[in-house]
Amino acid sequence: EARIAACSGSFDPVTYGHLDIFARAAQLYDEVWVAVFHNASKNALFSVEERVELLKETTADLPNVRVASFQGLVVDFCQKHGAAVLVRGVRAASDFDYELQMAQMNYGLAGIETVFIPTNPLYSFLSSSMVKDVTKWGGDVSSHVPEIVQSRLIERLRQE
Ligand SMILES: O=C(O)c1ccc2[nH]nc(Br)c2c1
Repeated sequence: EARIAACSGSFDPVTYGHLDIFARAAQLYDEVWVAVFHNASKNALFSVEERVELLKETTADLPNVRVASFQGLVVDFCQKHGAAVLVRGVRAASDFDYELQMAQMNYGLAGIETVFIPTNPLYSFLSSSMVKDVTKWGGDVSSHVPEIVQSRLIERLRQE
């Protein structure tokens, strides 16, 4: 019986912090589904299609990692893909309150367990929103995101 996990987020855009979590989850589970949240409500910089495409390109080296978008409850995504576990990266104690609430809710809703992976300290300050802001004002984010992501960010944020 394959052990399948899901990693959910908006990934607007994917960073090395996310990719580190995916790679480590892919070591722990037979299959990992990266679940891209449509989050139509929040004004994402990249469309869900662009976010899915960047994730597929940047996880191409992980053979047991799949990418798909979803709307609604993450537990429904898990049940659809046979994932019994949600994997979440935790960067700092400040992440934990919200993560704990969501984990308890998701277990209550559908018996989906949550596994927390402490982020590599290298990336514990990293967030997609910071990467967007730094790129917008001319900063170099090449140590925080893959080259393809940086070029899409520049293309999108620096209207010459
Ligand atoms: O990029 C973000 O906003 C973000 C949020 C929450 C997160 N937990 N673990 C990681 Br890696 C991570 C990244």
